[in-house]
Parts: sequence; C-alpha cells; structure tokens
Amino acid sequence: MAKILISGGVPLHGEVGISGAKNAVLPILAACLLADEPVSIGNVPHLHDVTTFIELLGQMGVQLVLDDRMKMHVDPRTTSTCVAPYDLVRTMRASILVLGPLVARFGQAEVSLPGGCAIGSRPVDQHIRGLQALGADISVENGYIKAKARRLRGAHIQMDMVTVTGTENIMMAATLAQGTTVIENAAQEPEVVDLAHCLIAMGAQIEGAGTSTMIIHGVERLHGAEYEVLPDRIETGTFLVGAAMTGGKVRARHARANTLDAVLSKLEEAGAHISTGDDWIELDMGGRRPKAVNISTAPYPAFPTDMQAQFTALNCVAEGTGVVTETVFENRFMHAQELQRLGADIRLEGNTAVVQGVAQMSGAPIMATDLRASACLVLAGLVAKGDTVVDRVYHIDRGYENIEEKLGVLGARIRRLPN
Ligand SMILES: CC(=O)N[C@H]1[C@@H](OP(=O)(O)OP(=O)(O)OC[C@H]2O[C@@H](n3ccc(=O)[nH]c3=O)[C@H](O)[C@@H]2O)O[C@H](CO)[C@@H](O)[C@@H]1O
Ligand SMILES: C=C(OP(=O)(O)O)C(=O)O
Repeated sequence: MAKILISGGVPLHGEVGISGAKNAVLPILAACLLADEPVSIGNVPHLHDVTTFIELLGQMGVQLVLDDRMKMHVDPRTTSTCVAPYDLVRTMRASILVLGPLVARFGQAEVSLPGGCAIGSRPVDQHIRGLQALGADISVENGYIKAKARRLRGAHIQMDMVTVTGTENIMMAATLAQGTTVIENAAQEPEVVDLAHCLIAMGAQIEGAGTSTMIIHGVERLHGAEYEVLPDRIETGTFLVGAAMTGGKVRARHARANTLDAVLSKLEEAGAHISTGDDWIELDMGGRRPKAVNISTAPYPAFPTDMQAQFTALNCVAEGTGVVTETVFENRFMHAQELQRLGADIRLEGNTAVVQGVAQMSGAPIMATDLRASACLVLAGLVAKGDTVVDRVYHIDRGYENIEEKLGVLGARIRRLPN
C-alpha cells in the first residue's frame, strides 16, 4: 500500500490551484443519467472517487470520454442496465446517487446498500422515504435497494434531518416527476446548489437551491448541457489550514471564498490574516503560531464536518486549548489516536475532543483511516519534527488531486513512497 513521507518544519509559501469539488462532480455525473442527450462537464478533478463513478456509469452502458482539456463528455443514451453492484458501491458511498436518477428516468433501479463506513453508520432511510413519497415502489432484498416506478409524482417531503446526498437524490428524481415537489429541511451545501444549477442548465425547473425549502416543478425531459464544476471548498480549506499551522502564506487560486465563511472566520480567530478576491483566497500567518479555536460541526452554512479533522490537527500545535465537537457523524475522531502518536495532547469525551496545543509534535509512522483523517495526518506531518510516514493514503486519493505535488510546490518536503 502506498505511503506518504513528510519531513516536517517548512512553512508553506506560494500559490496552489484548487480542483473541482468531489462532492459536486459526483452528483453531477449521476444527474447525466436523467438527460436524453450528451452532457459535457468541465473542471472534473482527477480523483479516485471520480474514476470509480466513471466505472460505475460505464458498467451501466453510459459512454464517458475525457478530452485533453479535462472536459468529461457523458452520453447516457446507451444506458443498458440500472444496477449499481456491491463491489463498486462499497468502495464509494456516493454511488447511492444513481438511485434517484435511474428510477426517475428508466423506472427501475437496483443499488447495493452502501452500509456503514469508518466515520459512522450513515443510513439511507431518508433517500428511500423521499423516493417512496414520489411514488417509487421500493424494497430492500439481498443487500440491494430495488426501486420501481411508472412515472414519479411530485410530493411534499419533510426531511427528518439535513442530508446532502439525500436531498440530491430526491431533487434529481423530482426533476422528471409529474407535478411539483417541495423538499423541506433541504441541505443548503454549495454542492447541492451546484447540482441544482447543472440540472437547471439541462432544463430542470428548480427554485430555492441554497435555502432549506426547495421547489422542483417536474418537466417531461432533460436535455444536454455544458457545465463547469464548482471549486472544492474542502480542498481549499485544507491548504489554508496547512498554511496556518506552518506559519506560512498561501494563495489558493480558483477558490470561492463565499463557500467558506465559517472556515475563514475560524482561521481569522486562529490569528490568520485573510484576503479574498473573486476567485482566490490568501492566508498569511506571518510566521506566528496559531491560537486554538473551538469548533462545532453542523450542516451548511455552519462549520463543515469535512474540515473537522484538519482543525483538530491545527489545535494540536496551537497556543491554548481548543474544543472540537462533531455533531454530524458519530465516529469521526479516528485521527485523534494517530495524532497522539505524534505527541498531540487530545482527550476524547463522547462527541468532543479537547485539544491542548503542544509546542512541538514529533514525526512517527501513522495510519490514515478515512479521507479527511488522512488529510489531517499529512498536515500534522508538515509541522512535526522529523519524518512522518502516513500509511493507507489510498483514502486521500479519493478526494485530493495530487496532494503531494501541490504541497511540494508550496515548499513542503513530501513524497509518495511506492508500494
Ligand atoms: C458525496 C458527498 O456529498 N459526501 C458528503 C455528504 O455525505 P452524505 O450525504 O452521505 O451525508 P449526509 O448529509 O447524508 O449525513 C448527515 C447525517 O444524516 C444521517 N443520515 C443521512 C441520510 C439518511 O438517510 N439517514 C441518516 O440518518 C447521516 O448518518 C449523518 O449523521 O455530506 C456529508 C455531511 O456534510 C459530508 O461529510 C460528505 O462529504
Ligand atoms: C465523507 C466524505 O466523503 P463521502 O461522503 O464520499 O464518504 C468526505 O468527502 O469527507
């Protein structure tokens, strides 16, 4: 298994280009199933999850071609099967996103239950309940969600909790339903809005994206479109935290500050000077040690759970004590134990980590357990004295494009060790 070796102690300096958002491109690829013409998607990040999604759609008969400008041309007209098999779904939960489009467009779907994962149990009851409200006949048999419908009908759906992919699945299905669907307690994440904008470009009628009430007027068909994926706010935040932890100065290009309000205000509280433009964000730490910050994760626009691990790492080397509360997933502190191996002072109390900053961590072999945990361990390696080797970095390749190259350009001493 590939590992990443980091020799800590160099402040990050320079410019880094931000890739397209993983959590936007995956639902957008799923949405292509709804169209009866080819869709072209720009700013597609080169990520393992994207490769898996391409493989999944390819198995269904969809034709996908990536051109030399990293534009993905998706032709759904050749779709021949509506099955998402276990061997692909288990490696990437986002595969559940094909459920709504398949049942809406083809009247049937068989999607493996994604099951739990390292960060929590992550049930999909809200997806199923929402699609049932739209008239789909759904059963769970032999580990598969089997859905059937003639034509879906609009419905008033009150979500029990805010769910990102749940909102996306129901929104996509509702675009081709007969009549109007209202989703209450909808997720407001920028990636949900990006998906809505892509669907609108394909001819969907959607109001209220980015608010907690979405209204979708069903249409007869969705057509082809060209769409550019939103920059990744979590990748952006990860590089900015790296600059803050190392006392450096980094400008993230192709980044959207307006998707990162909660994160940027916490970085300012940690002592960073932040400036922003239309498509860039610059963080200057001026060689200072960060101050510890308290954070509590919650759905957008509050502080994102996908940045929790990175801020836990920041608190490990900050001045003072930071209290980190995770309210979205029940098991998202597996990085704590690995950070302790680097000398971090972390006390876990239920869904809270009390982090007392230490003046210096020291390098050690550590193990990544999930995507953002692996990013946080790499960040910790940037400030730990000596060498840190992060094992199981396949997790990081799910969601970060060339992370070691991008950090290398910023001055980090980092390299991938072969298997
Ligand atoms: C591909 C993608 O976009 N992934 C993101 C998405 O995951 P994902 O969409 O899977 O996360 P959700 O927003 O659905 O999960 C939020 C909470 O709701 C619970 N829940 C969800 C659905 C359901 O039917 N029943 C239920 O109980 C989950 O277990 C969790 O506790 O949003 C998460 C929360 O911002 C992010 O961490 C993930 O990066
Ligand atoms: C949890 C994440 O992704 P996924 O929902 O794809 O597991 C993430 O991006 O941090």
